[in-house]
Amino acid sequence: MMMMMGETWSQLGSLIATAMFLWAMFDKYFPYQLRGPILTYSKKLASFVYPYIQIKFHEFPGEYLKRNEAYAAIETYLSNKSSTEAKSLKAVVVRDSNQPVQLSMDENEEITDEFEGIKVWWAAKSITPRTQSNPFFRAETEEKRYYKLTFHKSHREILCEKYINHVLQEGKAITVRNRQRKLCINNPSQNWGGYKSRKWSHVTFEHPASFDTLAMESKKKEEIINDLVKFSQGKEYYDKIGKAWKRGYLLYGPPGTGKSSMIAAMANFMNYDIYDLELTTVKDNTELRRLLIETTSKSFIVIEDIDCSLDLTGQRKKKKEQVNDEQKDPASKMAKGEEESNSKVTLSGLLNFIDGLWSACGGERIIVFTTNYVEKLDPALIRRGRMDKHIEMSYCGFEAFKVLAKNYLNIDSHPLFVTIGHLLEETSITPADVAENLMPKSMNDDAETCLKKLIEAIKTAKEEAIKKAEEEARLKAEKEEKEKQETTQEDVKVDESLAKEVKENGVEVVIEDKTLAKEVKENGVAA
Ligand SMILES: Nc1ncnc2c1ncn2[C@@H]1O[C@H](COP(=O)(O)OP(=O)(O)OP(=O)(O)O)[C@@H](O)[C@H]1O
Ligand SMILES: [Mg+2]
Repeated sequence: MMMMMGETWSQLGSLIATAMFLWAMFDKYFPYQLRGPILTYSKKLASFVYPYIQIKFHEFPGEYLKRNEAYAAIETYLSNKSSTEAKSLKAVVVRDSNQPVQLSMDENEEITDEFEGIKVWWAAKSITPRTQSNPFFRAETEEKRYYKLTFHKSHREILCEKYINHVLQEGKAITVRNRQRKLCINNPSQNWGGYKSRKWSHVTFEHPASFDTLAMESKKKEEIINDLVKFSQGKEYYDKIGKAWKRGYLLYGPPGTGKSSMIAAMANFMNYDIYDLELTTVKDNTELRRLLIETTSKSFIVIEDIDCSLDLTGQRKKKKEQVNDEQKDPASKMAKGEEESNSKVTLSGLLNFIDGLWSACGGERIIVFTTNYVEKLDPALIRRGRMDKHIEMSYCGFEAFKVLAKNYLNIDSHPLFVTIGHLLEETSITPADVAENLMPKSMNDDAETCLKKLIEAIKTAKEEAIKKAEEEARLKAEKEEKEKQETTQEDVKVDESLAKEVKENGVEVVIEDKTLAKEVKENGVAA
């Protein structure tokens, strides 16, 4: 028995040795020109006995230096199946992804997939580099990897038409879902020139805001969500009407009403990147154009406090001159104001960007302007078509308060809600202030303590508002009184000079109309 086995092994060994010898001879001496026809005929012969079709997707097809997008999409698509089916896996590091590594099947592993009830096979393959120099072969120095898809020839049509497309789209969608989003900030142009310099620097965007955590009336929220969804699905519609796939939002309202939080919530909802454009560091319209041309699709381009960054006459203004210092952080605003004086970005430059260049540089971009003073903006800047949607972020109402109570205290109702509801109707307090008061300050602070604290804060805000209104009324009255006194003093002066004139000329004219008297005094006669 042992002898027989030994014999079989030795026969097998010599068979393999012979095959290897023949292959080596073929590889070395068989003319390169004759190989093509021989391979073609042998393939035809094989297809009679082997009814399967194979498609290869190379990582670097032909002479391309760029990685094949299809290969990358297939790798991502197969990643889930690979991690459950394949025995030998490799970890691939993916840039800008939520997943630190992506698992994919190792070379010569095979996994199955199913599409509309049809079974297909995927295999990971590679061509190892040829080290020996041979005049019949092209020199290949690097390993060439590819995926091989195999299926029965009877399903050729459906798989070629639908399945491959499905794999590529799904692979790309997974990449988008897993990708880390970016918050990009523009670099000053003096840093653009050097090696590897970039116009934008980015960090991973990880803001936790969402529409669930945003304190706002639910109807308004729903309207914005619907608008965003409609926009994201609107490629065909925008193509049809001949408009660039873009949308403009204007967010306005007092400080602390959630404008920046809204942008973060929208970006999270849409899975878009954010380009936070700081206009104060942009020297002129040319620089603005160059920056915007580098933004990518699926992104928000945000210009905060647009009224302060851009003077509507075309000159830049300093923020410190514009805003009420009580409401703003003076230090940061001052710093901004100083930088602004060098910039020559104009309103028309910005409008050109919105209407022309931006439209031309591809789709799926949303531009957002924010301002605390909507009334200061030039109508040209915010007209429909440029800023398609105007969203007012207002003081905290009862509905918005309930969202904050749920977020911060995890409660849906409480007996104190009634008092808070009444107080909020009478007082203007920002969601930021409400949120600040709802946040427990120590371990012992329960929901009731926080709600009581909030009630006190609203009452204080109410008293302050009354005091402020009284103070304003007092100042107004004082101003009016002062103006009145000034007019009376002027009248007295007119009367005195008139009396002098009468005395000198001996004519007495009584002019009761003060304006007329003044005119007589100035011109000698009334017109
Ligand atoms: N509508 C809101 N919903 C939830 N949280 C809010 C809301 N408004 C404000 N906040 C809270 O207040 C903080 C400040 O809000 P945010 O920065 O969004 O206000 P803003 O309107 O952008 O203010 P500014 O005009 O000063 O830039 C946020 O971090 C958030 O915690
Ligand atoms: Mg803000």
